[in-house]
Amino acid sequence: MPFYSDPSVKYKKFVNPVKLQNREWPAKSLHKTPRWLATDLRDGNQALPDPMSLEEKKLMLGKLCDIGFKEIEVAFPSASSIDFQFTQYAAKTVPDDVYIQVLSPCREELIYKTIESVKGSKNAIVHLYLATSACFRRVVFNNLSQEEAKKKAVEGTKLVRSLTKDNPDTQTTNWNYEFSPETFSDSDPEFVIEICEAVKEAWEPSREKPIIFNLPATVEMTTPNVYADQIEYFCKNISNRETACISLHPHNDRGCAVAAAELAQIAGADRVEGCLFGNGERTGNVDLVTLALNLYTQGISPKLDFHDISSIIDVVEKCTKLPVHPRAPYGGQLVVCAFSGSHQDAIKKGFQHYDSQVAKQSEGTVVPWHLPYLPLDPQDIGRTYEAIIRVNSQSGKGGASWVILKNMQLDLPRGLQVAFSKVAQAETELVGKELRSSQLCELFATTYYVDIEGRFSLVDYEFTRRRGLCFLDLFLSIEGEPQVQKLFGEGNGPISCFVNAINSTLSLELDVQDYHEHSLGRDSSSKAATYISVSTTGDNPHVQWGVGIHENVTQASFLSLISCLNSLSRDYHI
Ligand SMILES: CC(=O)SCCNC(=O)CCNC(=O)[C@H](O)C(C)(C)COP(=O)(O)OP(=O)(O)OC[C@H]1O[C@@H](n2cnc3c(N)ncnc32)[C@H](O)[C@@H]1OP(=O)(O)O
Ligand SMILES: CC(C)C(=O)C(=O)O
Ligand SMILES: [Mg+2]
Repeated sequence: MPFYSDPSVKYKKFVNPVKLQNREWPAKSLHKTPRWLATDLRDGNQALPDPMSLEEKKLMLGKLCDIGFKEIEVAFPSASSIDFQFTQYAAKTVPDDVYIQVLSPCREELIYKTIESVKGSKNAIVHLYLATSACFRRVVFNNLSQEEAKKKAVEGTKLVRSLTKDNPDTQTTNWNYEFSPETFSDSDPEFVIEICEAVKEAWEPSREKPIIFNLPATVEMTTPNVYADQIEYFCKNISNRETACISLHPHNDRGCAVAAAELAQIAGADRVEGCLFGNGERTGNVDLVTLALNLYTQGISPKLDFHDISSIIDVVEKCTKLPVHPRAPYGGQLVVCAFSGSHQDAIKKGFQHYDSQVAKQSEGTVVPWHLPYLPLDPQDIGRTYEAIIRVNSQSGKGGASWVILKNMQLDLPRGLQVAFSKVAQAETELVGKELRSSQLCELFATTYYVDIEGRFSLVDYEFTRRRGLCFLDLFLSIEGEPQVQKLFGEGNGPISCFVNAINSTLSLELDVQDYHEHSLGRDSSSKAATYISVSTTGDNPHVQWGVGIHENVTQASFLSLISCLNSLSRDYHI
């Protein structure tokens, strides 16, 4: 079968069925938290190759309650004995403020079974669906007319009513009702209003207990603006709007479910049905994690708790047996990781800037978050800063030095950052993959630390200062020499004494290029970290950095210089 050069022969453009006068939604924005319904245990579950076991369903239900969902579609009770049993379990165990929702087609025997399963619950929502689109009525229901569809929906609703809110034997349950004109997004908008009016009349909702009209994009047909139009049209044309809760149920066939849900809320919807991380039929239901955290990052509380997103991912992956994509918005393992140099540089500077702003504020004041490349503070969802920056062949100096800072508390001077990034680059190219933090730290230590094996090691020293001049007796163990060598140097400070001692004894011409130090802690017993670069002279001078750490800053400097000597000896045979 060819991939058509002219697809218009096979695929017809979806024409917006709504003629909306004075369209209002484009001028509005999202400003409130919707009612959420999690359908992981129904729509999500029915789309899995291996539906959840009873134990998995229990685990998922517990997690959904912990997150804070107050409406949870727990099953399609007439589908299987697991669904039926689980609904009975959920009916008895969910917290008092949680509504459990159950789905049934408009088929009498299945409605009986569905309502049977939910008996004894404190709050229940019985949910019936019937497809309204011309395509489904023609193809699936064998030319079911609009009138016949309406009759079916009304009969189903009346049956639910008689078994629930009108049934004197079941009054311990707070009964609610939801009707979904399935395939809403592909349906004639006038007919949807007509069938919903008939269902509403049959149910007789009140302002206090509205009926839920769930308007699904069962299949996402076109761009999200059209769904928003369809929702605005419905909201404006359904009678007694205050007695109806308008619910969305977007699927993600075109990859726009989140956008569709957001625009449709702006267009007037009150409630959203979806699944964690977008599980669900085909490309999935709308992803509730993304919707909720999109609100959160606009400063609106989603009233759902994602502070420990990893534990949520664990449960989702265990129950669905599907991995959460590493690039899933917010939750994916890689979404708070930067590998590329420019991103790392910007993130590192972003944190430095943010920390300096925080330091200026009085305690308890929150500094607004606006960091390059990070729309959300990873800590808000339980991610650590340490893992944000990872180093591979695409990385730059900022990335490698961030890892060293976060893992070794060493704040490398710029020159050493540049030098180390070349070392890291060579290593990542050699191994052909990312360097883990521990590997990078080891690479840093073996390249710049004194406590690696080398030709020189510091045995002792005596440093004195007399009348503005400094003198150093330096005791080194030098590979190949039978005993400890005593060197002597003069200078205007310990470092120059050391270098002069080395230069005169070994006939070298080393120059100190750069020196930095900082303490590695806040108290007086903290260690000092020193960073020194020395250069060789001659036609092909080479600059070598060394790092030393010691309680005594002079000794830390000497250790840095020993490290430089060992590296130069190893690489340049000085
Ligand atoms: C968009 C959605 O997600 S809808 C929810 C879908 N979820 C599920 O289907 C999961 C659970 N389903 C099941 O376990 C089974 O399909 C059952 C138990 C509901 C029904 O099983 P069966 O009786 O074997 O019916 P089957 O699944 O083959 O076919 C569907 C039948 O229901 C009819 N039907 C489909 N939707 C509806 C509806 N909303 N209301 C009334 N009848 C419907 C079809 O027209 C078809 O009838 P037909 O056999 O006369 O042509
Ligand atoms: C049952 C309905 C609401 C559904 O899942 C859909 O249309 O996608
Ligand atoms: Mg669905």
